[in-house]
Amino acid sequence: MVKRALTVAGSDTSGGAGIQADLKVFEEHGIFGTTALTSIVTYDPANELHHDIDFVDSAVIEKQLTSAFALHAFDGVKSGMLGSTETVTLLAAALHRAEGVRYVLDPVLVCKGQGMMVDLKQAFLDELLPQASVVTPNLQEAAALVGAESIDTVNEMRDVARELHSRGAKAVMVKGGARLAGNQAVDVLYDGEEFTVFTSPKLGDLMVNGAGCSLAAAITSELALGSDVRTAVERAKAFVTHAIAGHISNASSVDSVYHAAARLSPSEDVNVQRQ
Ligand SMILES: Nc1ncnc2c1ncn2[C@@H]1O[C@H](COP(=O)(O)OP(=O)(O)O)[C@@H](O)[C@H]1O
Ligand SMILES: Cc1ncc(COP(=O)(O)O)c(C=O)c1O
Repeated sequence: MVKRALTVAGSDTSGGAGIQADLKVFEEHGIFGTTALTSIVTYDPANELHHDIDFVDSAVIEKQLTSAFALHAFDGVKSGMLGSTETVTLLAAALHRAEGVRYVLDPVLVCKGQGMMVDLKQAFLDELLPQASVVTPNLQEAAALVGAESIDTVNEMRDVARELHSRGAKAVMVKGGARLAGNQAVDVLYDGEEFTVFTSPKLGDLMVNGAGCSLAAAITSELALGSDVRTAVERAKAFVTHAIAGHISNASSVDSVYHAAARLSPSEDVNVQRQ
């Protein structure tokens, strides 16, 4: 039977991140995807292509969530850019009603090439973390969530993973990515019992738009297909590393991941190891 997933996220008009990324990744995994749109990100040519974010009215977000859950029994739900505490509360309520659904929380607080966005960290901690099968903060988001100045080492990634697990997430994946120093892209997974460290050779220090969204969408897809969390994360990391290797340029300073790369142009440099 075809598996179904919902993404609750923003539109990234550049096509690399956001709801565009999520739907493409679902499709690559054979998942039937649907959406609840929270915001629209555009790029202003009069201002060096900086992001501009327009938020969808919360009554319209509520209607989309009601529709989506009335139409489908989801095998996975993913959230990305939520934009307001009202939206967090609406999603939390919908997840409560869909009791037990696998839910991947990408706690989007930063966009590459852009600073910190609306501060949703308390709402994430209080309302969404306790419902998450997996939460996937990058280093900046992890630091913001626990009130740390910065996270710079794998040991600090372990500590923050443990702390976020104690706040209610069933599993925590802290992404070192291009931000962690060194020649490896290191991610730490903690499921409350075991730490697993995933590494793969870093593909340059360049940050690529859509890496985090695509990773979380790939984890959601793998969970929907029945993988356990560790396998889901390992496969998703390999999938997104191919997508980073196949990155495409645009007129902004940040390239986009290419979501079909694992299938159409896999890279020989992708070698995900787990310890
Ligand atoms: N330059 C890179 N080379 C290889 N893997 C990377 C690179 N940048 C990010 N990754 C990986 O991509 C995934 C998403 O990470 P990241 O880009 O840090 O997320 P976000 O988009 O939330 O900031 C992680 O598995 C990370 O390790
Ligand atoms: C709508 C939307 N969601 C999420 C993100 C975060 O993207 P990334 O996967 O690069 O962290 C962005 C960044 O451009 C975005 O525009």
